[in-house]
Amino acid sequence: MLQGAAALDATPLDQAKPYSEIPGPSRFNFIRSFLPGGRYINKPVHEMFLDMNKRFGDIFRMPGVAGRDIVVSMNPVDYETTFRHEGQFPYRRSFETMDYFKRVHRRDIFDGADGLTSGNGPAWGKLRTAVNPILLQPRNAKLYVNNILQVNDEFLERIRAIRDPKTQEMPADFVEEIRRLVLESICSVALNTRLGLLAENRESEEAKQMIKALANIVELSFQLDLMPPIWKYLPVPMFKTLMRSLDTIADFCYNHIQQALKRIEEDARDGRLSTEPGMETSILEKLARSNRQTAVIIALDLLFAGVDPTLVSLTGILLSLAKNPAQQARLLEEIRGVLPEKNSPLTIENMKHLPYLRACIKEGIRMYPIGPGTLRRLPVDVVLSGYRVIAGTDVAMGSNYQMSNMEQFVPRVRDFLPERWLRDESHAELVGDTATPFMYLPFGFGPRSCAGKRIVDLMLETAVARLVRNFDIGFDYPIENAFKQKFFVAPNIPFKFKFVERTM
Ligand code: HEM
Repeated sequence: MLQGAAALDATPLDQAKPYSEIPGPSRFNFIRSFLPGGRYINKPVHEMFLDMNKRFGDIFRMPGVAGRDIVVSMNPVDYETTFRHEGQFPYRRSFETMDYFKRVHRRDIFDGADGLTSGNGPAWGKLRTAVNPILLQPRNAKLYVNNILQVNDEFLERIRAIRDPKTQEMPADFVEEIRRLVLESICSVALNTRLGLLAENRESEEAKQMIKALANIVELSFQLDLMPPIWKYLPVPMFKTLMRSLDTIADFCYNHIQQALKRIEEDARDGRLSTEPGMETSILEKLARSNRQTAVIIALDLLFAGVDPTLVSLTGILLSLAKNPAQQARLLEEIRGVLPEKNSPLTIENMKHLPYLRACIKEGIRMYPIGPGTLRRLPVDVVLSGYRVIAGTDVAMGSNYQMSNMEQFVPRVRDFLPERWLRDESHAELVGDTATPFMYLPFGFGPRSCAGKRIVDLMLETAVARLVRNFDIGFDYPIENAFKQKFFVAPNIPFKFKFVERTM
């Protein structure tokens, strides 16, 4: 363990310093810093966090962000305290614009239900309990592994079709192909539907609108939610664009789900499908069996929450492998062990024997996290870094930035070294706080952690294994500004990967 991590803060509540003394900018100065000429105007959020960390210390207060303070901790001791006090229904602040969309704008679809990503309290607990066994049980992976593999085949074909024959490089907008891969994969799981985004329907108006809408949502929800909510009182064009983009996705999911459910019902009626519980052939069918509305809401959640993080993670992992040929060679050797031929089938069984692949994925996600960390609104007062943080305050944790940027937590922090995850004696000096509980939390923690974890694992393992088995992956450009960081991270350069065909 390095100096970063330590034991739980033992200061009793009545001896803690008062909440009002937590350092931070005044509300006025904080708002001013986002206005023209301000300190944080157009700055990525991680720079703002690191700057405030320098100015105010390990804990600081961002006053009244969208009506409520956010206390940011960059002290690992506080992470454990926060998660240990999160209560039965861990509360994560959602985007106010998303709440408005679900509760007011599209009440016709949501009918008062907030879903997983933005719901809280007992209603969230009930939904999460219902979907956990469906989404997270390893044995359910057999319901979607074939879909994911099929989509992957199309992705490899697409790469071969668009590759520059001279340079072997991808076009500048290759990240859009990765977006399509992820979107198609998630839709194949959540909607049990193939959309053809990588193949026959790639030019369809629907595909283009979906892609545009997803990009708008990521960009605009953050901007609107960090600023004072003027959209509640005035017609703000950005807000209208956001609602229209959310409409596009919601209608798309809703229509596809209606069609998929109709197909399932017809198949069951005509005897092509078993109506017995436990005999379902898709995630959607399992969800629909509990409740049709649940199926729609969960599918929307999976799309909203899943596409961008997976896109960023996969791009980061590929970039890391491209820039680190020795690690790529070691990974290839491991993959060859289970896939002797370029087109040997990948199965749930043989995927179990790829520890270095999993280490590469973990390391890539460490180096390119999707955001600072997660948030919790605590039901009780707690002591964080010696201050009494009152119940109802939103606490943000910055562990992802520490793990990706700060040498005091991870040795050779900006080097891609999957070996540190293998936990064998020979690489003990590389482990640092990667082995400390509550430090490496890219998927969050506890009952509120990522509901798509199994699906992501399968998507990433399949994509990386098959790409590395088929191609020598290269990238001949600088990568310092590969991603821009607003609240969530987004691709920022032309990802002209080189995919040179392996001869054997
Ligand atoms: C590498 C890709 C991904 C990363 C790094 C990631 C990370 C996260 C994180 C940090 C959270 C919040 C956890 C917390 O507050 O403790 C979360 C929540 C969630 N994620 Fe993911 N995620 C990824 C991909 C996906 C995918 C592909 C899906 C869907 C198929 C998905 C579905 C969800 C859902 C539904 C939630 C909300 C869970 C809840 O609040 O109950 N995620 N994810």
